[in-house]
Amino acid sequence: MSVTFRKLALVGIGLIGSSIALAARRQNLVETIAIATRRAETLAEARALDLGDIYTLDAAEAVRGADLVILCAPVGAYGALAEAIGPFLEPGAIVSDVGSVKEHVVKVVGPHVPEGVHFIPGHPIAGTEHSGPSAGFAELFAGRWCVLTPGADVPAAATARLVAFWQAMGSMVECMDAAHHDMVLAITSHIPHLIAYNIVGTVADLEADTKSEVIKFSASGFRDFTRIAASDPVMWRDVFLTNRDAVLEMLGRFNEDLSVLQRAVRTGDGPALEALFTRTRAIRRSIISAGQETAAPDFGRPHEAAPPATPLPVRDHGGGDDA
Ligand SMILES: NC(=O)C1=CN([C@@H]2O[C@H](COP(=O)(O)OP(=O)(O)OC[C@H]3O[C@@H](n4cnc5c(N)ncnc54)[C@H](O)[C@@H]3O)[C@@H](O)[C@H]2O)C=CC1
Ligand SMILES: O=C(O)C(=O)Cc1ccc(O)cc1
Repeated sequence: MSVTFRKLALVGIGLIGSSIALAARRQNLVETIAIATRRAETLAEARALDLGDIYTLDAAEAVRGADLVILCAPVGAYGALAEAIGPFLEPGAIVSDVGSVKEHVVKVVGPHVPEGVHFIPGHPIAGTEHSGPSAGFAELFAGRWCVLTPGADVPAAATARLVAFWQAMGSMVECMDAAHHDMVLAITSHIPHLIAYNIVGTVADLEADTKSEVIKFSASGFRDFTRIAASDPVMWRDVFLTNRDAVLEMLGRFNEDLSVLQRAVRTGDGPALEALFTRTRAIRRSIISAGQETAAPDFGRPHEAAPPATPLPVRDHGGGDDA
């Protein structure tokens, strides 16, 4: 099936929006790309990066005549954006998004999507801790999952068209129910970010001399948390404000398990600790075999050249007859 769209409108052009623009252009999936942002500075940055063909501060103008519209802003902005673009959506167009939560998106965007426009929420499970238009790259979605949550009323042909679009950008696509998505992502993405923000926050609150020691001697465990905790504050604020129930449900389980672990440490229960650490190792191995992580040690951190080897002392063998 052809996956060419006449006009793609990207509303919001940060890490994800710019990566879609670059990937869609590279794979020749769209004729025209229209970009709308809220701030003139971001629009100027997108223009300087040559990410699209039409640049505007008016989301309604960007979506006029578009057959594919993708909201790429923080989810807290979606309700107002949907209200602004709703009356200007073309009959037959597909409206999608990339937000990290899905039930909230269905609730705040759905009512503004007119009859005859196909609303298919989406979420590429791919990203980095960087944000803004210059953070994007065309390979971001390669080998990564993209979840779509089409409602029952969406024609299969429209969903198939959007599936093909994501596949052409390198993604593997799975359709599921929005509530299920939110529960799964709460534990695989949202709680890990909350834990990272918390542990790095604990360090940030330490007295100055202890803090500088932590930074100086930061082992890979803490370092990995700081990468996640450097993610965009507004985007993550919105995730926790809009996926509250699923996050609280998973946080409850997490706290129960943490109490069990705390007890094992307090009572010196070695077998319990070892049993858990053995089970968790197996989970990491299965993520590596699923192609979602590399087994390379210290992933993402190039090793500096090792210092030159110390020459061995020259030994006198005495004879010299082995030349
Ligand atoms: N960062 C990540 O790793 C991932 C993010 N997502 C989702 O993608 C969406 C965008 O995230 P990023 O591209 O990372 O964010 P970003 O911070 O890089 O870019 C967001 C862009 O949205 C626009 N924007 C911000 N506030 C706006 C408003 N009130 N009205 C209109 N436009 C506004 C701006 O153009 C801004 O550049 C979010 O909903 C996030 O949940 C999904 C997968 C991964
Ligand atoms: O950079 C990381 O570790 C991520 O977890 C990227 C990410 C962030 C948010 C999403 O909704 C999906 C993927």
